[in-house]
Amino acid sequence: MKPRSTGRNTLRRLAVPLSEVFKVLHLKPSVDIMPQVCLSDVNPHILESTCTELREKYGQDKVHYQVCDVRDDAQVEDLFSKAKSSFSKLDLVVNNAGVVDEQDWLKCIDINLNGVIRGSLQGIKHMKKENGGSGGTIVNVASLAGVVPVSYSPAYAASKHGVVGYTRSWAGHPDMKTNDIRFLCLCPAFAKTEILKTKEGQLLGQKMAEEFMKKTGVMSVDQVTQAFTDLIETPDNSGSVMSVTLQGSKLLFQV
Ligand SMILES: NC(=O)C1=CN([C@@H]2O[C@H](COP(=O)(O)OP(=O)(O)OC[C@H]3O[C@@H](n4cnc5c(N)ncnc54)[C@H](O)[C@@H]3O)[C@@H](O)[C@H]2O)C=CC1
Ligand SMILES: CC/C=C\C[C@H](O)/C=C/C=C\C=C\C=C\C(=O)[C@@H](O)C/C=C\CCC(=O)O
Repeated sequence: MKPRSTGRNTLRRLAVPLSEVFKVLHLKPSVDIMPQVCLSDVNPHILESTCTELREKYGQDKVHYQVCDVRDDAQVEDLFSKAKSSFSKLDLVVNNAGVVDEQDWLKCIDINLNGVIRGSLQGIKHMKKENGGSGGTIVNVASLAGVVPVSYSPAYAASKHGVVGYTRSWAGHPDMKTNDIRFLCLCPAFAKTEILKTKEGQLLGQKMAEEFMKKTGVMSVDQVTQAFTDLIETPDNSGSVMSVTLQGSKLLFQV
């Protein structure tokens, strides 16, 4: 069953290159029928500890994991084909990996934008009816930096603007409608995670960032995962781009 057509309690299997978004699985009574998930991250320690925690809670068989660097085509392909063969179909893909790095801006673009493109193309391939899929949902995690300028982090902002444009563009493609593939995009403001602990050189002005953050405030991860859940549980919303700030969530675009 696809989340789109049936609303609540419909998550069954996920293929997720992500870190914090796994918390959505704890979040809502409406997803308390635990889907089978495949978690992925380039960092094996983060991945293993997350999976151990989830396996203890939900059962060994529910949680798969595989280390994957989203910069590497072959690793991303392998991740998706293993997930597809373990689960027989994919219902939801979340492209969530991201870094801030103005010094190594090529890396920043390769992870944040190209990584999302690699994951989206694999998602489309495995969800397409002609390949034995039956549609599904692809959520790309951008940032508010994908819709507003960020002077202390231009490469990061460019990568996230790219994610917003990429997601909206696929959402309007007729093949996605025919194949029941839904594209969504989440644009959170600052949330309390590791990405905020930047080192020298990662930003073009640590002070500027800190002052800005003081003004906007920093959200809890739970607020973001709540918005994520609302986004995927809204039916027929392909092309939706949702912002999440301390003031609440807002639909910025609908295709
Ligand atoms: N925390 C925040 O303030 C905001 C975060 N975001 C976005 O949310 C997403 C998740 O980030 P957070 O959980 O906040 O930060 P995080 O730093 O905790 O998580 C990012 C994860 O991406 C993984 N990663 C890095 N390079 C990778 C690669 N090459 N291949 C696979 N995985 C890789 C890291 O190991 C890490 O676990 C990112 O795309 C970020 O840009 C968006 C808006 C605000
Ligand atoms: C060092 C941090 C790196 C990455 C974290 C994150 O991805 C970067 C965010 C960059 C900009 C955040 C801007 C936040 C702005 C606000 O919270 C408010 O000024 C709201 C502004 C517009 C909201 C649009 C809306 O929802 O109405």
